[in-house]
Amino acid sequence: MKPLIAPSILAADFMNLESELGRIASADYVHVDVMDYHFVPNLTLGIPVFEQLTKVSPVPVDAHLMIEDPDRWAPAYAEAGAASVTFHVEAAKDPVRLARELRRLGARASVALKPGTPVEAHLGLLREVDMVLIMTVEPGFGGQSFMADMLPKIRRTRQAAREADLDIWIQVDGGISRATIDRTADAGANVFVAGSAVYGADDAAAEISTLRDLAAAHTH
Ligand SMILES: O=C(CO)[C@H](O)[C@H](O)COP(=O)(O)O
Ligand SMILES: [Fe+2]
Repeated sequence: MKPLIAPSILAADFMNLESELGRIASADYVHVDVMDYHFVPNLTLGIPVFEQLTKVSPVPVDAHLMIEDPDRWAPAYAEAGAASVTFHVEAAKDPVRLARELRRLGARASVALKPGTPVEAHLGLLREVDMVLIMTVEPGFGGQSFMADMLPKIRRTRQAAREADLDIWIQVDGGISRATIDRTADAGANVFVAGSAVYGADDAAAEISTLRDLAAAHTH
C-alpha cells in the first residue's frame, strides 16, 4: 500500500488558509480538524469555512470530526465536498448507519478511535468503512507527543483487516514526524497526518517528501 501524507491545517496560519493550502500541494490529502468544544475542549471551524476550504484546496480534503452527535452533523461535510469523512466511534449513536450514509453521499467513510478506546469491540465496523483512524495523541490539540503504546492497536487493526481480506486504510494522527512515522508504517498504518511536522518546516514540500520516503521504506 502506497503511503499517503495528509498535513493537518491545525498547525497552519489561520489568517492565510488559502496560501497555506498552496504550501502542501504535493500532499495526498489535507487533514481538516473540526472541533466543537464538547467532544474535545477546543474549537476550530464548521461548515461555512470547511466548504470554502474544499473549493480552493489543491488536494482532496480529509475531515476529522471531533464533535458530538456526528450522526446528525457529519453528512453535511460529505455534501460540502469532503473526499473522506472521519467520525469518532465514541460519539456516534449508529456508526454503521452513518458510515453507509457517508458513502452514499460519495465520501470515503472513516471511523476514529481515541487512545483509550480498544479496537476489539469495533472490529465488525471494518466491513463498513474505508479507513480507521487510530489516534496517537489525545484528540483536541496539535503539537503533542506521539503515544508509542498505540502501536499494538495499529498492528491489531491491520491484522484483523488482512484476516478479513479487507483493503482498509489505517490512518495515524498525532505526533507524527520523521522520528515516529517509521514505527507506525511498520505497524501497518498507510495514511499519515502531520500538523506541526509539515507546517513547522521551512520547506513543507520537502518535509512531505521526506515523510513519504520514510514511510515507504517501512511499509511491508
Ligand atoms: O486531530 C488532531 C488533534 O486532535 C490533529 O490532527 C493532530 O494533533 C495533528 O497535529 P500534530 O501533527 O501537530 O500532532
Ligand atoms: Fe486530526
